This record gives sequence, structure tokens and C-alpha cells, in this order.
Amino acid sequence: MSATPALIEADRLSVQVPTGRLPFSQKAPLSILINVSLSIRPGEIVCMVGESGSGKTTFGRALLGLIKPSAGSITLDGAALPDFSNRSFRAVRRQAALLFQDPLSSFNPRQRIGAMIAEPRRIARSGSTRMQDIAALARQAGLSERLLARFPHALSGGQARRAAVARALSVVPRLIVADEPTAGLDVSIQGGVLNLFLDIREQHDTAFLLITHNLSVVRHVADRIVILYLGRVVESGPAAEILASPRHPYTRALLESEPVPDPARRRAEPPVIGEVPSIAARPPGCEFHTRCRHAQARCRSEAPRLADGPGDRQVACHFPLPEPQPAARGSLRLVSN
Ligand SMILES: Nc1ncnc2c1ncn2[C@@H]1O[C@H](COP(=O)(O)OP(=O)(O)OP(=O)(O)O)[C@@H](O)[C@H]1O
Repeated sequence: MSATPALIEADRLSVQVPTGRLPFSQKAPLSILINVSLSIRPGEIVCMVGESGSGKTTFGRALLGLIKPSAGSITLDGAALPDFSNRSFRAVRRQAALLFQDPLSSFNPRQRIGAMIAEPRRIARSGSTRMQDIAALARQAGLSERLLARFPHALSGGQARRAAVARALSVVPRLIVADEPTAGLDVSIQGGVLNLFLDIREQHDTAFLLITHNLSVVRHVADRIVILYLGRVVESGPAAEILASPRHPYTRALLESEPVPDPARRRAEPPVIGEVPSIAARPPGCEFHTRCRHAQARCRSEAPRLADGPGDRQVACHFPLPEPQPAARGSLRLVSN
């Protein structure tokens, strides 16, 4: 394990939302995140991976105080936030930038792109807001200078995403939380954004939490991976190790469901990914058992705990997969409910 202290650390963070509108119809609150722990060191790129609805966005927002956690704690530079008040999170937000999944939703429709990119510098009174410097910042994010005079509605999805990246870099933060940073971008531009992240990390030791279900993003940049399923961590550890030998059947199935570009290596049948159960009706025992071919009686009744090891890895499975055999690829299938 690295001795570098964590920049930010979440310990058993949980998020619940109330259900029912009237006092008489109130039910138990719905758990969206359950005991998620994660630490990010300076300069580290952590990828949080999971299918849609697994709680990735909720975690990113809770870490920055945009959603109030219901339990757990957050530590910044070794000091625990005293509570989850706005005031406590101010320290986190001063050091972090969030790239939203839908960048346009975070833009002021009446503000020109150039002014929007310059705004963090103006507020922090740090860095030049001269047009030529803002244009250089935009170019760094792959955004043409001619777009700086436009309003947000006149940008394409890809241009909006690059504008959001340029704004995040306006005052280079110590942490960037990027929610699906390559969604909707052409493959060539996706690579550009990821390479830009790597450059920023190189130059400024900026840490990243990348929220994604795109495994090619993970392969390209991740130092560490955290896999979420129904709001719980099911596996985490160094990216190279997890990609080479996943231990949780869910992680393995996610990797198996990646498109195979080589037609000669086409599988006999595609992995069958069943529906994710609703968080309002969590299966008993291991919540993944309804989709797991390896499930045994114990999995249906007893929830596995997230166990440490080997090394810096963690897995929540009663019967974790062994080191892969050379012929193992394609042998595991997810089954629908
Ligand atoms: N305010 C809310 N009230 C009720 N349910 C919510 C609320 N916010 C999120 N959820 C539910 O919590 C679950 C996790 O949502 P979240 O957006 O964090 O997942 P995600 O992994 O980021 O998904 P995606 O990849 O689709 O963005 C989903 O089932 C979602 O419907």
C-alpha cells in the first residue's frame, strides 16, 4: 500500500432518500449508497464503475456535498469534516471541480462560453482572465477559440463537454470528479479528453474520480478501480490487477461484456446481462446472486462482507473467482432473473 496520505477519503458513506410524500404513506427510506469507502491520493486516478443506477453519480455528488450523506464520514487532507453542513463542504469544493454528466445543465444559458471559462479565475482572483489566456485554456481542452463568443445553446454536446473541461481547469483543482466524461463524444475526442486528464495529473498532481461504465476509459487511465453494485462496493483494487484477474463474478461479467473488436475472437454467444434488481426490492443475501451463475445456497441467504486481500484488493463474494485460467475467457455468463 502506498504511504502517500489520502487527499480525500470517504468512510462508510451512505445516502438514503425518503419515500412517500404524506406522513401516513411514509415508508422506510430508500438506500442508494451503502457504506461506500474510498480514498483518493494526490495524482491518483480512481475509476468508479457500475451499471446504470448503481449509485456512481450519487457517490460523486455526496463526496462534494451536493447530496447530503445519511451516514459515514469524509476526511480531507487527514482532517475529518465535522459534519455534512454546507460550511464543512466549502473546504472540499474549494479544492475540487465536478464535471457533470450533462455539462449543459451546469451552464448559465445567458453567459458566453469565454466568460464562463474565466469565471472560476475571477472568483478565486487567481490566474489571468485575458481573452488570449482563456483562449489558450480552451485550446488545451480541445475547444476552438471561435466558440468562446457563443452562448451554451449554440454548442454541440462534444463542444459543451470540452467547455466544461476548460472551466474545470480554469483554476486547476486538486481533485476533479468527472461523471461520464467521455459520454457522447467521438472516439477520437474521447482519447483527447482522457489524455488531457493524464497531462493535468502529470503537471499538477491533480487527482481524479472518474465515474463511468465505459471500460475502455478505465483501461486507458485508471490507477485504481471501485466496482459498485446496487450502491455497494463489490470489488476494489489496483486497476491492472482487477482488469487482469477480476475476483467478483460481477466484475468479470462487466469485463466479459466489453465489445470485442477482433471478429476472429467473436464469442459463441454474447454475455447475457439480466436486469439490475430495483434498489427498492433488494434481493436477500448477496444482492448479485440473482444474476450470478456461481451462486450457491449460502449466497441466497447470507450477505458477503467486503473482505481485504490479497494485497490492496477487496472483494465482497462468498466464492471469489480464482486466478483466471488461460481458457477461462467466455466461460462466465450473467443470467437474467
Ligand atoms: N432523489 C432520488 N430519489 C429516489 N431515487 C433516487 C434519487 N436519486 C437517485 N436515485 C436512484 O438511486 C439509484 C442510483 O442513481 P445514480 O444516478 O447515482 O446511479 P448511476 O450509477 O450514476 O447511474 P447512471 O450511470 O445511469 O448515471 C438509481 O436507482 C436512481 O434511480
